[in-house]
Amino acid sequence: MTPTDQVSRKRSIVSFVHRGGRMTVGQDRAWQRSWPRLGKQVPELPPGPLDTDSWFGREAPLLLEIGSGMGETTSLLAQAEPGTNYLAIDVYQPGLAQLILRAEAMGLTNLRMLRGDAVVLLGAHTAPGSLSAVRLFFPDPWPKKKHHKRRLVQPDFVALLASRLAPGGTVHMATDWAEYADQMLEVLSGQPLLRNRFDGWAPRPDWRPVTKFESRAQEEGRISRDLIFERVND
Ligand SMILES: C[S@@+](CC[C@H](N)C(=O)[O-])C[C@H]1O[C@@H](n2cnc3c(N)ncnc32)[C@H](O)[C@@H]1O
Repeated sequence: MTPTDQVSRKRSIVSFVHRGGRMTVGQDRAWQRSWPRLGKQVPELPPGPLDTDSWFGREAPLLLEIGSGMGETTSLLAQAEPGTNYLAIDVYQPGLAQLILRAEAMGLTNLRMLRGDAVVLLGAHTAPGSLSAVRLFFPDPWPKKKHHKRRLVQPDFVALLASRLAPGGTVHMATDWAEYADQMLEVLSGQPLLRNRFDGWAPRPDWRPVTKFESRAQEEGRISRDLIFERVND
């Protein structure tokens, strides 16, 4: 059984993976104009690891952001880190189209996008030890107990993710759901290939942009927690 199969067996097959959503006219135009250059569909990738150096046109540390949403944080961080090959993945087409619009407006050259399931990308198209960093900011919290199995952060997913990090590479997660944050801390702490860089929660890095989404959560009394773990040597 492949690592992807192992993770998928635990997660129920949920419709969000095929999430479509209606694009605005502007997003649709951006998609038609720039998706062939900036993006790829995960189900259409050839078997084996994706050759990101060729795609980005240079060799540089490869950073993966899982669940880029509407791309607010993604575009700002890609702009702030021109030395990284910044790869964003999401299943949500209007969000990726919005990210294209942001990337065009900001003139970003170090950003590429994938549409599809991050588990498939990591399991089938990411070489072990190839990622310098993984970011997972505000993943869907699935707050109802009966839906917790749909959460991305589970032991098998974190084992897969850790195996794809280079030694010294980091995984940075953030969530505004206290109980999901506890789950993340427990799962990350239980993965032998990872070491917490901090004693429990990481201080909120000032370079992580405060999005509208996070501001609203704060107003509603949900405080964000960050976790930063590092890949150790085998
Ligand atoms: C709550 S949103 C957060 C978006 C963004 N990170 C932010 O902070 O605003 C979670 C995002 O993760 C995406 N997502 C959920 N499961 C995914 C998966 N298995 N692979 C890729 N993206 C996924 C969703 O489509 C959604 O855009």
